[in-house]
Amino acid sequence: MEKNEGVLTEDEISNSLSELGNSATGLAAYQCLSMPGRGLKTISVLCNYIHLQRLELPHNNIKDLSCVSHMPYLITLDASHNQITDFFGFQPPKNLKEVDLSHNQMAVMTDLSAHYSLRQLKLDYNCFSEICGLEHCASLRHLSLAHNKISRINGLDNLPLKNLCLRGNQIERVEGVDTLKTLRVLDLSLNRIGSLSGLQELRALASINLEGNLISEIKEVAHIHELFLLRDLNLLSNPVQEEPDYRLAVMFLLQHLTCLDQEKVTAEEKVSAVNKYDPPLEVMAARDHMTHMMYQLMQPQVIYESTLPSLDTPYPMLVLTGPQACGKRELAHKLCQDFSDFFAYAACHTTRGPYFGEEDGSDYHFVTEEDFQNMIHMGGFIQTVQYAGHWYGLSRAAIEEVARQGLACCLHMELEGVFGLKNSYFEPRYILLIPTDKEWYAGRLMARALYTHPQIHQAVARVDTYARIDSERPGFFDNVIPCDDLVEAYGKLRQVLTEYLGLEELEGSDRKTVVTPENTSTVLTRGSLVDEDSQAPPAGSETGHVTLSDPDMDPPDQNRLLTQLSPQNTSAELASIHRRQQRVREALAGKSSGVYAGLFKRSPQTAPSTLASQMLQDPAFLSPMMPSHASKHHQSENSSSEDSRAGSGLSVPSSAGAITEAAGPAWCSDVKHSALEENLDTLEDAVESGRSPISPRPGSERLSPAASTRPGSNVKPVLPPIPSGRKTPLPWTLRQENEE
Ligand SMILES: Nc1ncnc2c1ncn2[C@@H]1O[C@H](COP(=O)(O)OP(=O)(O)OP(=O)(O)O)[C@@H](O)[C@H]1O
Repeated sequence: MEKNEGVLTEDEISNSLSELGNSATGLAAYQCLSMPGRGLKTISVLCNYIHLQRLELPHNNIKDLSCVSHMPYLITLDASHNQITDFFGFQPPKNLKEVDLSHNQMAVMTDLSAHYSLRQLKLDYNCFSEICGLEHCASLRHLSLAHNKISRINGLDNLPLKNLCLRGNQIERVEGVDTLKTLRVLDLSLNRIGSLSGLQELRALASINLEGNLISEIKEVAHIHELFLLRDLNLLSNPVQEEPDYRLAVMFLLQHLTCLDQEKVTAEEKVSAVNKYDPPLEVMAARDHMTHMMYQLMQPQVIYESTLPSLDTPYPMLVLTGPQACGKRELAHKLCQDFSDFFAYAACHTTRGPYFGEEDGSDYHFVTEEDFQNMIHMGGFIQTVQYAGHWYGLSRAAIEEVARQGLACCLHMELEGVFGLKNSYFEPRYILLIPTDKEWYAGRLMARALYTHPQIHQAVARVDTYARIDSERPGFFDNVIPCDDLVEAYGKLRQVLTEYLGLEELEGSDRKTVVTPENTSTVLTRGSLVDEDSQAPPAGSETGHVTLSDPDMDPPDQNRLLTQLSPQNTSAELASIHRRQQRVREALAGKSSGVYAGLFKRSPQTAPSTLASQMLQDPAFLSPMMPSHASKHHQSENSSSEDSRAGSGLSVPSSAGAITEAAGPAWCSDVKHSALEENLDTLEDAVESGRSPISPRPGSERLSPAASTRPGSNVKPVLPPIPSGRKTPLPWTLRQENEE
């Protein structure tokens, strides 16, 4: 019969009841009625079913829900997919917790303050244009108003919501949500939102869906940067997806994300993001290193003075590091002046212009940006950094220039440079000069009148970075010296250097000495170094006196040393040696361009080690080297390593440092006659046959790296004494020889 169509009957109900149990009144009763998709229109018969706790009537044609007023124990109501127009058209069951009225035809929300138990409310696919009436729903946790006509978010203040869905509305701005302190999941997808501003206060948010909005700039993500609990973000179908490196950029800004745009964030992606946008110093240095290695490899290969392979004695370098303007440059210059027999200053290249008083080639090589880039492409740099908007770089040429003089490099650089050098084949000593008094340091920077306030602020902040690296990585710096007082700092520096060079043992020796620092003494004032000849040596520097042997050494002393160091040769051998030494000196003095000159301008075919060994036999050359004979380090070496040096060091390709090792004190004192002879033969053969004297002899062995490690370290070789044979004897010895 047509008149009953869509009218719910008791028979139908009895077939659909379930969950028999005790009702609130103590009677046994069915608690659940589920009748989805039955074409129901009229359900007034349900007024008699007062014990129902769950009523499910989705996908019907119901317009009137007033029967619910008779169900005081109702907890869950599902009347979705019906034709309801009246919003909550029933008296509130006091325990009603979950209501689904999605897919109906309601347009206006009314006051729900009587529904204080309501926890979950689904009102999707209706016609609401405004959110209201929820102010007193103090239990509401889940609210869904997807696919309505809402254009503004309001009426939600202070609700204890955990989950809010406003998908598919017409919302243009995120607003009215800042009081939702407990909100964990927010769905604002398919709206017209162009900015994430307004979300920054939602600290409990774990998931945000903004798919299909109008967010176009990555910087918008910064608004949610501090939502530390955020794990899931969906920005699919937003214009921002077109931004280059969008995904990495978002991951970098939101490092706690585990899911972006419905895709899991991998650990590799996170690392790439950090490496791209805030690379750690190691990563920057590694990239820099790779660049320079690549460009260097593209150039014709050259064997460098400083880099000839030697496992045990890398080319000696001293790096003073520390924050900008902490005094390291002045100290480096001063050191090179006072230890001029050992060190020379290696000037880096920079694209910044010279400050007043700075000279090209002395403090820096000042070059244009274009020249600097060209040098990079020509493989000219060991490392480069950008600092304060300018490029700085240590060139191979700068090191080579010093190495050719037979000296060690002394240079200064920022932390980034240290990381860079640590990737290279050099193994410098790193001395950190660190201001401990930040106020003084800031004052020093200000006094220079060269830096802006932000630059000063940055430089002062870097003091902490240096301190952190030092504490986090023991051994990263070989020494740390406070530099608030440059006088004291220099004293300590000298002391350290003296120890490195093994010079301290000559203190108090009976040998006549020249104490270089006194002769070129400098008065150091806090913050500056001022040359003042004939002044007393700097305070605190007493222990650091450099004791060099005197070219005017008494003949008996010289004879004693000669006897100690020279094998007993026949008169013919001595004459031959003498002739060759003479030719070496002439080459050194630029008087002849014979084969020896070629040796000094080391070509890939030649090595100075053999030559240096020859010169060892000449007292004139030996004299300036004598201080290093007292090297503590060498004395502590065991005899087997010394033997191995004598037997092999001279014929193995070696760096300038290796020459020094060969010429070093332990070697000198214990050297075997045969080793020297063999070495001389090597040179002679090479000269006569045109064969390279660096070709290893059969059976020769490389030195064990362990042989030259310093006490307390089994990784880094001692800063080798610097070969003085090729530099210092010239003025005195050559003059004397020539006069003869
Ligand atoms: N090749 C390099 N690698 C890394 N850092 C470098 C390099 N060359 C120079 N630096 C450092 O760059 C910083 C800026 O140098 P700059 O000379 O412009 O400033 P400054 O105020 O004169 O500093 P300082 O007195 O310490 O040299 C300094 O700390 C300097 O040591």
